[in-house]
Amino acid sequence: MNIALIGYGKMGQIIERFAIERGHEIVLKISVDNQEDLTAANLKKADVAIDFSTPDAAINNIYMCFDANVPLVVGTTGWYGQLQEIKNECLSRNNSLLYGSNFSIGVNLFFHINEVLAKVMNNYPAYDVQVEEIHHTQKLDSPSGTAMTLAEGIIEQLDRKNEWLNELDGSVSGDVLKADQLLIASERIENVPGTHTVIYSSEVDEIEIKHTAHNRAGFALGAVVAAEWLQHKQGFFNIADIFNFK
Ligand SMILES: NC(=O)C1=CN([C@@H]2O[C@H](COP(=O)(O)OP(=O)(O)OC[C@H]3O[C@@H](n4cnc5c(N)ncnc54)[C@H](OP(=O)(O)O)[C@@H]3O)[C@@H](O)[C@H]2O)C=CC1
Ligand SMILES: O=C(O)C1=N[C@H](C(=O)O)C[C@H](O)C1
Repeated sequence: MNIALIGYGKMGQIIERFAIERGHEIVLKISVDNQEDLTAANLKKADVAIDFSTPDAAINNIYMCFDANVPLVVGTTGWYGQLQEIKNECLSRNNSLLYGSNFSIGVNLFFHINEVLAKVMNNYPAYDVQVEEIHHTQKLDSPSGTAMTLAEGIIEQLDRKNEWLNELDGSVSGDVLKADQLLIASERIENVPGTHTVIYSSEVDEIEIKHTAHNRAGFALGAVVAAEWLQHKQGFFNIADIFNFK
């Protein structure tokens, strides 16, 4: 399979390694320096494109791939405010896109466990819940996409929470939070690849589930597997469509 890598930073470079190990060829690599090479003609050399760029760049990159009619895997986070628009465009133009806030198997298992736990906790109103995420200091978006997916899973399953609110490095005081709001507390610490915790806390005890990424390999391998899965499909997909934990 010929792959175009849009974004050749921390993730793009590890994805290249896994792609080559799995017998694929990288035919295009785009970063800030050579953005002008992101053309329909160059994209058409690829069977699939993989975008791990920046929140600001993602939407334009998606439209470039739609115009070139190249299936696209989007790992970039921080653009989900435009998710519905992109979904509509993808489906009306008969393009292919798969996105995911986190491509690692471990986190996708964690997403499933989180939803099961939230459903159970409907019967235990003494517990309040919050999500915590820690990432490296270069991260541009907050909260992390993974934390948003966890929060949305809780809101979907737990009747007493209706929306999430984010605080970065302790910016929201506890008094501001309404009972039906779910706090996502974000922290930025040098060199942390990604740690997510869901905490249910009562006056007498606490239940925690936690995922710690030791490195970025799980995300990168998952992105290559997603690209292999998407290559001959048409439609709008999420990484959850690949895994079947239900
Ligand atoms: N879904 C998942 O599993 C995961 C998602 N992510 C997400 O992936 C994204 C990238 O993460 P990471 O690799 O750590 O970030 P980096 O900052 O290391 O890399 C980003 C890359 O994007 C490039 N870039 C910037 N602007 C553009 C543009 N307009 N067009 C094309 N490329 C551009 C940068 O170029 P230059 O080097 O020249 O600055 C850089 O190569 C983030 O949104 C992050 O949250 C990260 C890990 C896992
Ligand atoms: O920016 C990162 O590094 C990561 N971003 C993703 C996110 O926003 O959830 C996934 C992973 O946690 C690493």
